[in-house]
Amino acid sequence: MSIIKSAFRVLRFGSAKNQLFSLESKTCRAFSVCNKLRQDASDANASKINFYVDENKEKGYAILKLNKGPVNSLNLEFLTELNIQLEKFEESKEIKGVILTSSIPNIFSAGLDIMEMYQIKQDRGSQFWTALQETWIKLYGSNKIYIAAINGHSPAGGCLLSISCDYRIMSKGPYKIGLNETLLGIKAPFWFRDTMINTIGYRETEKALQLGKLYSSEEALAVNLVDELADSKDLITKAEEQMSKWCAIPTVARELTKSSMRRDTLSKLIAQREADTQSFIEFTQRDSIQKSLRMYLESLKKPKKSSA
Ligand SMILES: CCCCC/C=C/C(=O)SCCNC(=O)CCNC(=O)[C@H](O)C(C)(C)COP(=O)(O)OP(=O)(O)OC[C@H]1O[C@@H](n2cnc3c(N)ncnc32)[C@H](O)[C@@H]1OP(=O)(O)O
Repeated sequence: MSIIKSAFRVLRFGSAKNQLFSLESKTCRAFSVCNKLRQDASDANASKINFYVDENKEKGYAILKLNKGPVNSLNLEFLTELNIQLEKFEESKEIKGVILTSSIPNIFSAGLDIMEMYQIKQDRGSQFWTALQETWIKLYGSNKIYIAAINGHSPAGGCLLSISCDYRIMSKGPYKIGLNETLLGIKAPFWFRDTMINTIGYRETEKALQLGKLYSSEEALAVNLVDELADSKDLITKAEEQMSKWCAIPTVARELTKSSMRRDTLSKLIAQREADTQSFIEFTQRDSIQKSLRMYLESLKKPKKSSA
């Protein structure tokens, strides 16, 4: 129990630290025409800066930088804020595409916040899972062009965000990406699996999911989990180059093609969202799953080996 309390404390402290980091880094950004949009002040969490949006209406795309320290873990509040922003993009007439990245060095996203699954309660768990489904439906089902600029580690839910985009560029470096759920003692949901199959194929997914494989950036490129590698300093430039190429394609034809490719996968979840939520709650409430999550949390908090 004390581990959990201290995790909450550290996560809160991490957010504050990261907020400072973001305020500093804001001045360094070279994006020429940009509007900084903050989330609605009505939300209790709105005072935290959990992501930034740089919009370049002239060029027709935005850069969304995840900024929830320490590791961009996805909890209910963060997902809710993201969903509001994704909806804004979807409704925008000026924005054709979005580059999804992170302002936290070496971390794209650590995936779902494990604290949302540990000692899970029915109400919060349902809201959390519904918000996650919504994020995936909005991202994977978007008419807009999404390019993931993966600047660091991207396990599990972080990988899901990446593979829900249309194109992925990953920083060269000692970073890992993949659906590693089995290593936490849990099974990747069918829609995580299907998105992975659509990206890297059935056989590679079958191996990767059973093994909980976390790919290095080079391995990820070799199996098409990412489309391109870039030096960290060039990551956003490369993503912008790619975005310009995608933006030049006739919009309606591209949108229709995208939706025809993704419709069946999306429909499977949309047809059974409530059942999927209930199954998530029942599964995570099992004693064996709670035990696995506790052990995984403890392993995360062990002193890190220098070679890890
Ligand atoms: C039916 C159910 C299906 C559910 C599907 C599940 C999907 C998921 O996404 S589950 C989450 C899977 N995520 C992971 O396995 C990643 C775990 N994290 C890491 O491997 C590392 O943290 C890292 C590589 C992402 C970053 O490493 P590093 O820079 O060394 O940072 P730390 O490990 O020291 O982490 C800092 C701090 O953050 C805590 N933390 C890390 N990940 C999570 C997380 N996903 N949720 C909650 N908290 C997380 C970590 O414990 C550290 O806390 P303190 O030790 O208290 O500082």
